[in-house]
Amino acid sequence: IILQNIADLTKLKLSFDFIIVGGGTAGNVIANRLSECPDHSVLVLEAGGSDDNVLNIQMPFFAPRATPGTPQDWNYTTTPQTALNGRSLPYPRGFVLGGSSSVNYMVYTRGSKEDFDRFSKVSGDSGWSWDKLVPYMQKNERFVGASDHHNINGQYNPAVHGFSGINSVSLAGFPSPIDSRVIQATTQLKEFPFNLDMNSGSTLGMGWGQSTIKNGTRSSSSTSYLAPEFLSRPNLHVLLNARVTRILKTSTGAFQTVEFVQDLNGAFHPHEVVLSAGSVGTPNILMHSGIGNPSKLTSLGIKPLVNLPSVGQNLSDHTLLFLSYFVNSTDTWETWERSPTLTQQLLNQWSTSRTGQFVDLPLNHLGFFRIPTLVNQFKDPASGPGTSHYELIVSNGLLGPPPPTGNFMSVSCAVVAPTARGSVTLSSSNVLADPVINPNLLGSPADVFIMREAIKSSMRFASAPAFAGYVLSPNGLNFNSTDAEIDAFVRANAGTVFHPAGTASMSPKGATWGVVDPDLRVKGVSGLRIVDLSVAPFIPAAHTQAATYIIAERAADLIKSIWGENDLQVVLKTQYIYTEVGKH
Ligand SMILES: Cc1cc2nc3c(=O)[nH]c(=O)nc-3n(C[C@H](O)[C@H](O)[C@H](O)COP(=O)(O)OP(=O)(O)OC[C@H]3O[C@@H](n4cnc5c(N)ncnc54)[C@H](O)[C@@H]3O)c2cc1C
Repeated sequence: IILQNIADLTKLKLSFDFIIVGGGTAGNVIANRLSECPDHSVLVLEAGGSDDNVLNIQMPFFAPRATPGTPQDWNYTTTPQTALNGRSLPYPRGFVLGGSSSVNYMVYTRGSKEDFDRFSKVSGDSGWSWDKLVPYMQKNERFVGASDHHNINGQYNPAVHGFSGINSVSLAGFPSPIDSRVIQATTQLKEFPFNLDMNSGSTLGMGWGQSTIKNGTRSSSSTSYLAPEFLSRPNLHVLLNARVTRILKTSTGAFQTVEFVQDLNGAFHPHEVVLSAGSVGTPNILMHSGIGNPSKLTSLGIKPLVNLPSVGQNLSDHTLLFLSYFVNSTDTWETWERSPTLTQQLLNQWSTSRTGQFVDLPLNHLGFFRIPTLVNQFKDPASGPGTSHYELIVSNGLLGPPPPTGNFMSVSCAVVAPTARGSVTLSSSNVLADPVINPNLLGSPADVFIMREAIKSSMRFASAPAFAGYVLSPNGLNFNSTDAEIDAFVRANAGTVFHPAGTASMSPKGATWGVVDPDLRVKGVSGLRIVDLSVAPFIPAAHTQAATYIIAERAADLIKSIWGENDLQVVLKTQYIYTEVGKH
């Protein structure tokens, strides 16, 4: 049941066992799974509004228009990035039901087996290993056919997928004119082997992209985990436009009171609060609640209540560089992007039949690769020898607004094994002020090295015989650019893939670092758990939504194992307290 206003909720006179802060990627998984048990009453407080009828959210090809600077974006900006000529970058996060899963680019890559095995090793909990998580991957995933119903044999490995999960995943549903060249290139250059399915745990190689799309429409945590059949549960309520400001300590010492602002201020007291506000929102709420580095909190006038200096630290993100090539063809996106008539035709086609270019995100292939020489200079930052340092993303056009002339292919580059760490901190005690976000992109020599080598690799890929006569020259660089020229180009043009992780990292029970125990309870605190990508101790070498869903699916089971049906029957349900303290 979705409610827009606190007044609608108070009328219902309900009490809640669980309050989930943030109806985003992870939060909606928890909401769905906990409300499977009719005895668990669940409330989701989401700061943003509804995702209904937002074209740029629903239609895959326009995903890059869903943010930044839209009503569905938190509209954050980073601090000036030292390694990027001091540029501050937009730092989109979904401000809408579904969170970032409603505004992301839908690429669905789980990460490598080694990525999750590293979670397990670092946290001391084998439950976070790949093998133990496979059932949760399958609970998340409902692999469906491509929207154009083409034969997908040879484009993925059915053995590694889930077909009865909740969140739809598919292969591209519109053929790109460069598809065959890309696949041919994987047979021509040993450096870029074909990978049948990078969701198998072995990510290395180039292959067909998989994305959270069904019938040419986005599948988000909102459209899937909060689909009508789940939202109709009488024990599941979602309050939109409810921005949580702090988690307050109750008289028992537990952090179980959720303070939020809407039109009015209010507070709830459930059995357990689950913070799922994401890698920016979660540390922000924790610090305002007095949980963090005591001296830093004191200096801002916030009373420190729990000493956890790791809150907001360890921010990891993937740096991205759009790298395009002029091509000898007019069959690229630029042709219709420059023509309002053609764009409208494609839009109509999508609206009426869910076919055509707009059923897909702007890429059909991607690949993950290692730099063999990296270990001569740096400690290997990857989670293991089978895990990548960088990613190449192939698109039939230039990503971003097209220049007045030229047609393009992109082989963009991302550093997926970053060593630099940034932070999310506070600028003031004002609970509504934006936090200070410093992803520290390319903030280490190893990361700069990886990006430089990724660019050279992109150029080698674009020089495969399969592209002879098609690819003309790089846009902004040339095939013989020096290292210094490449580095300067990166500093001037690189950005992020929008994958912040790790700001409330899990660590072994009893560790002096980290923010949550392996069961995701906040250290030294009762009543409060964190379930979102902020708990990842290392960022996976992959796009991060799949890892978020996987973490959340396991977390739901961890919570259920504590609050089983019988437990709740003996625990007296607390009433939520709603205090009218005046207009906000
Ligand atoms: C533009 C963009 C493109 C991306 N592309 C991809 C991609 O192609 N593939 C991929 O795998 N990943 C992609 N990602 C990353 C991926 O979407 C995220 O890693 C993942 O969704 C994070 O999930 P989460 O649950 O941690 O946070 P979120 O999904 O962001 O959820 C947090 C939720 O909490 C809410 N919230 C925050 N603060 C409060 C508060 N104070 N009170 C109440 N609610 C609050 C937010 O509004 C939001 O709904 C992209 C992200 C962005 C922004």
